[in-house]
Amino acid sequence: MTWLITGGAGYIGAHVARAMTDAGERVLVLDDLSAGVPARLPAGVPLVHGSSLDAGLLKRVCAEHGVTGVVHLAARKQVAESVAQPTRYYRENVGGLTTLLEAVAEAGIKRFVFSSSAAVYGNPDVDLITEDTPCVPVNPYGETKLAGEWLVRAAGRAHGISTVCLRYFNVAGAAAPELADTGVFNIVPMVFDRLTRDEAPRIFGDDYPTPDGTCVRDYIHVADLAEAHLAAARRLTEDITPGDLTVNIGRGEGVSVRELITVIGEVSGDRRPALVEARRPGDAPRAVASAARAAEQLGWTARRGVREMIGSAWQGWLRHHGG
Ligand SMILES: O=c1ccn([C@@H]2O[C@H](COP(=O)(O)OP(=O)(O)O[C@H]3O[C@H](CO)[C@@H](O)[C@H](O)[C@H]3O)[C@@H](O)[C@H]2O)c(=O)[nH]1
Repeated sequence: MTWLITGGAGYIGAHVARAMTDAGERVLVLDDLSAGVPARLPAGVPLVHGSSLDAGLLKRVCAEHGVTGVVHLAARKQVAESVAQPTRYYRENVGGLTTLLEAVAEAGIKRFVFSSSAAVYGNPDVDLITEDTPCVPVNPYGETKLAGEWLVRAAGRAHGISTVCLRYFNVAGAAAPELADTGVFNIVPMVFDRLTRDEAPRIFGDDYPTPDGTCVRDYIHVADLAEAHLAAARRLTEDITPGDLTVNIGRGEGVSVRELITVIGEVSGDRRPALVEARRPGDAPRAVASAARAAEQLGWTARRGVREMIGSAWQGWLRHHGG
């Protein structure tokens, strides 16, 4: 097998590239470097600088490198930006996937892993979200991920491609400091950023119907998430029967904003009390995965806990932002 990882120089993609390389898989990376960093790639992994919207490039890459499977992560991923720029999100996320699937079908590639998101579910009022929980995305980002899943399954059926869609919950942590997330768009780096500026962490609402009133999420270590991609790739390699599989990638354990901020205080040594602010529009009170299907179908279960996530993320933060 030769696996093409699109978006493989990004935060999650580079972890996937490392996990697959460490496991002995042959990989190459396509990345437009809009957010990716070449230095994140393991030694010896070829990097093609380009976009999944470039049909000619995709065709050449698949042929020249003898690609036999694709792990597609390249996408835009910021919810607020998707609300402000919906056409860009549809063009890049759905358009890029369309172009890529056409190249995959033309090259006769039979294995495809798609990076989806818990954002496809919207705000369901359930204790544990299973893969059968209705998908009602509440922003254009989530819509493009749901439309992407439909497209992946339909193209799989039409062209005999075996597909896996991985619905990531809240990703955090780093396998090594140099692989850490450098963006400040999610709670962990947002709280680190506040502490670095000598400001108190902020809690967006403590009047939710949850045990401590703050929102509950399912945080997953990026190294565990990377191993889930490897498990998906291995399953597709072993089972050549065309079919589709959609799985949640989470720990199945809820952690509240307040609990998370407490762990950040312990890890960083900065335990100043958080400020409670107004709710952030669009936030669901609770989003926790049922992790059962991933265990059954991929033989994969997360191994790393919240403390390890926060500890590794903090080491990465100090490396990139000083401290
Ligand atoms: O300074 C902060 C930052 C965040 N929050 C809260 O922390 C929780 C988590 O927020 P965030 O890290 O922004 O993640 P989500 O809003 O849950 O969304 C993430 O997780 C989704 C999947 O579950 C993905 O679709 C999104 O792309 C990804 O940003 C939310 O309740 C926020 O209100 C705070 O209270 N204070």
